[in-house]
Amino acid sequence: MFGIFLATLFTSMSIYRVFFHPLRNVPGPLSCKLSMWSWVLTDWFGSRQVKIQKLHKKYGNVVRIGPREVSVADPKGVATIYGPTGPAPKSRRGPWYQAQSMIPHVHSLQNEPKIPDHNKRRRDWDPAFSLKALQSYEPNITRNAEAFIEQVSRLSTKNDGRVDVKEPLMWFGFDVMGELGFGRSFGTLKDGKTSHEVELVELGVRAINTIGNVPYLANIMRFLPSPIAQFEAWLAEAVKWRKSKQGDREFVAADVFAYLLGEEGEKHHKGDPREIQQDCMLLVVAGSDTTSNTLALCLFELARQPALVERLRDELEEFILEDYAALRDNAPLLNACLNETLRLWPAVPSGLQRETTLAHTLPGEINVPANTVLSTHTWTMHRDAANFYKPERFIPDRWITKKEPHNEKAFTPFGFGATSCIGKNLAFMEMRIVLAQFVLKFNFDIEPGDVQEFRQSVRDQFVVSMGGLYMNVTSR
Ligand code: HEM
Repeated sequence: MFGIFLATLFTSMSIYRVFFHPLRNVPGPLSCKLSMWSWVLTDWFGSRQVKIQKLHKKYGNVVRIGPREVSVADPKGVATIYGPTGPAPKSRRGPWYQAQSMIPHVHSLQNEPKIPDHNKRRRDWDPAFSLKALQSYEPNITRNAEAFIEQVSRLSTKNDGRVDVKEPLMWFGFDVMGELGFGRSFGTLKDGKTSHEVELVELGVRAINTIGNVPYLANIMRFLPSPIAQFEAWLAEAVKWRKSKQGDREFVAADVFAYLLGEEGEKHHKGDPREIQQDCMLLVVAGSDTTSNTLALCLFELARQPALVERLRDELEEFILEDYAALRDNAPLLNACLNETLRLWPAVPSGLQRETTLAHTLPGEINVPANTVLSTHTWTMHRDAANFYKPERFIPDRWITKKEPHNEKAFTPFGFGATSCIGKNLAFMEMRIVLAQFVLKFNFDIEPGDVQEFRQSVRDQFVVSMGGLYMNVTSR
């Protein structure tokens, strides 16, 4: 009897979704119109970015990717969906974000469902990323960059020049975020090995990302032993430790948590203290892998373009490396290489969901009703010949000469609008310092077999993730 009930329920739901749903005229594959389950495997294996790109190639710039979800690859959609004139101030974060919290109704800044609530919270974060705060972080970043260079030298000597550069980059990303975020170094650069916490973060992020497709499962997962639960336990301990260290400023005058806890500045959002734990997770995940993986991808591209590396050295040899302002303002090729990496390999490749609260018109005059989940697809826009000349090729000069077709509105590696990346300038500071040091200190290239293997290992786990980046690295 129950079987018949279920079969009738699923059949009528399927018929409704395909033939009667308000999104029935938005093109897309049948599997996506029926359910979000097809994304679960895709996300576990990390191939969302290429799958959505293929769907846009087949169905056009507006594609139905779920029963009530639409992906947009037209750059005009960016301002419409996330900007102040679009539905953003009124709409909510999409359902994917709900699955990201282990404690129901307790959110990080990134998961805060209502945009006005988010904006209020973000005011507590802003001073931690001001110009003044960034200047105070500079010595930490330089010290960790030097420790990273030492680790690469050590690994090169130990392994006859063959180094998995991704690993020490990951150590760098985590140690910097620990120190600047909550005054606790993970100590991975010192130990020269990947810590258990780092492995937990990787596994936890993969699991949480996958469950974002079916958020109701997150409610069950919360009661099961899972990597996410282990990671949460570690975070709880880290926050307890940080609170007990109030005023004990070992690494920086004021870490990000000093602002969130109200030790520094004025507090605008007096929320649930458990939110701090969610913010701790956000800091670690948002601030570490994004930066270190972008650096790895940049080195991957440079290792195959020796003439470009020579030009970069010519540019950088003019500078004293300690002069960060010069790297920021007077090193066009260095900055172009980073922009080009973020274009070809965006660290957050796929869409950032918004859920409309009102009916809305998308580019191409496509109307969608309230409760539609919308996003723009960064990976597709960044690799579309309509937006960038020879989009599959790594051409940093496109950011300097701007000779060829180039639609800057399509370039959104840090998101857009009120919820865009707060750590953009910090990320650039880290990336400029590390990249400049690496290029000046080492000769490096990559074997054809390693190119293939690395390329295939790149996955979309909400944040980009990848296997080892093996290169031949020797001191210059
Ligand atoms: C190459 C490096 C980076 C890239 C490409 C990047 C990209 C992004 C993107 C696309 C978002 C929007 C996510 C969303 O709306 O769901 C975001 C948000 C965020 N990022 Fe970054 N990020 C980078 C580095 C950093 C760093 C170093 C930090 C330092 C703490 C950071 C902290 C954050 C935070 C806290 C948010 C949430 C902002 C909010 O919801 O208001 N990111 N980032």
